[in-house]
Amino acid sequence: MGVPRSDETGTRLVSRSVRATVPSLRAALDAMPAPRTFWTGPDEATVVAGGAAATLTADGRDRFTAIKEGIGRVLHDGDVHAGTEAACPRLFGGFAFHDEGSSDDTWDGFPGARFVLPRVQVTDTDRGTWVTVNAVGPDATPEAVADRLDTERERLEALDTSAASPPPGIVSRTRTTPREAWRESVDAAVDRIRAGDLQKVVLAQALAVQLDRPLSLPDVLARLGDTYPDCYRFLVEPTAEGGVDRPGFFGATPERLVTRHGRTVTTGALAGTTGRGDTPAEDDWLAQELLDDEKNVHEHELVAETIREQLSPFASSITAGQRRVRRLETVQHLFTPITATLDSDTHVLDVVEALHPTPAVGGLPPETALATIRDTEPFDRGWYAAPVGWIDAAGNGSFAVAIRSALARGDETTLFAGVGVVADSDPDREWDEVQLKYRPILDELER
Ligand SMILES: C=C(O[C@@H]1C=C(C(=O)O)C=C[C@H]1O)C(=O)O
Repeated sequence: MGVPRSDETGTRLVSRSVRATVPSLRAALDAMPAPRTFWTGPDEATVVAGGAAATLTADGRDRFTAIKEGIGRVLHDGDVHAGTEAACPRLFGGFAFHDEGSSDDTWDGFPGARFVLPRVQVTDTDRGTWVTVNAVGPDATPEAVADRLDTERERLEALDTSAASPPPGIVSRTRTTPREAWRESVDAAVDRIRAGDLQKVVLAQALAVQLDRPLSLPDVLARLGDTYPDCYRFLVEPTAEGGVDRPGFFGATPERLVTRHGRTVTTGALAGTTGRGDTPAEDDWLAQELLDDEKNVHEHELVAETIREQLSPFASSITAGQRRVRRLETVQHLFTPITATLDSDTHVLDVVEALHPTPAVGGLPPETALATIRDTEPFDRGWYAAPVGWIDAAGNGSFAVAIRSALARGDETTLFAGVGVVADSDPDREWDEVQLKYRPILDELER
C-alpha cells in the first residue's frame, strides 16, 4: 500500500483516544462500520473495532516479513495520544495456514496475510474503556481526528443494550469428508508413520451448514464469551463489501500461539484430547486417564519439544511448566505452559513465523506433514489453524491459533476441526474427536 511520507503530510498517523462508557460491547460490534474486528484473550483487553485506516496484505513465503515491514511504515513516528497501552495503535489480522494461495473460492477475500489499523476502536480493559480514532494519510489532521472522536464517543455511548438474538438454527449440513474417506486417510497416514516417513500429522475436516437465517456474529461472539471465558475470541472481516453476505472468520480458541511483551515470550503446547464427563468424578477420571495415556502424551510431547526447539534460536532461556489438563466446556486437553526470554528485540512476527505451524496443527517433520495435509484434505484450510492476532509499533503482539473456528457468509457457515494422527491412532476415535471439536461453534448455530 502507499503510505504518504511524513514530509508530505506533516504526520503519517494520528491516533486519539478518550475514556468512555460503552453500554454493550456486543452492540458496539454490531454498530461498527465494515470491515469489523473483534479480539479478546485471557488477561488482555477486549477490542471491538471497525473500518480500516490502513490495510496491509501479503502472499507467499515472505508474507511474515512483508507485514512486519509494512507495519513499521504505518506505525512509525505517529502522533499518538492513547491514554492506556492497550489503546495504542495496533494492527489486527492474521495469516492463511499454507504459504501458497488458496484455490478454493470458499476463502475469497482472505489472502496469505491481512492486517488492518481500525478507523474506530473500543478498547475495554480492567481499568476502564477507551474509544480511539485512527487516521493515516493526507486527511489525518489532529483536528479532524478529534472531531471524529467526539462523534464516535457520543454514538457508542448512546447504544442500546438489547439482548442477543438466539442461535439461527440449522437447515442442513454437508461434510467435506465422508466417514469412509476419513478412515482411509487416517489409515494411510498411520501407514506412513509406521513406515518412518512421518511422526505426526494433523488431519482436519470441514462441515458446511445452511442456516435458517444469516448469523449475527456479535451475538455469537458474546455467547461464546459466556461459555468459553478463558479462550481467545476473534472476528476478521476482510472486506467492507457484501452487506450481510460479507464473509467473517471467527472462533473461540483455547490455543495461544505466542504473546510477546518486551523480551518475554509466552506460549504453550496444547495437544492431546479427551471428552467431558457427566459428573465431576467422571471429569476427573477422564482427565487422569488423559494424563496417563501413552498415545496422547506422545502426541503432546512432540508438540512441546518442537516448540522449545523452534524458540531456541531467539531465546536466552526457555522454561516449560508442568504438563496438566485444561478443561473446557466440551473437551479436555493436555497443556504445557512455555515461557522464554528473548536474547534481543525479536519482533513478534519473527516468533510467529518460526512457530507456525506447530505440530499441534501441522505435524512432524513439518514439510512432510504439510505435504500430507495438502494431498489428503479435500478442502482448503484457508485461515483455519493459522495465526490470528495483533501487533504494535514496538514489535509486541499476541497471536492465537485459529481453531474452534468457522467462516460465516450470510446464511452459510463452514466449520473446521482437526486431530493429531500418530502411530496408534484409531480412525473412529479420531472421527469422534473431530465431532467434539465442532461443538463450540455448532452449539451457537443450533436451536
Ligand atoms: C486441530 C485442532 O486442535 C488441535 C489438536 C488437538 C489434538 O489433536 O489433541 C488438540 C488441540 C489442538 O492443538 C482443532 O481443534 O481443530
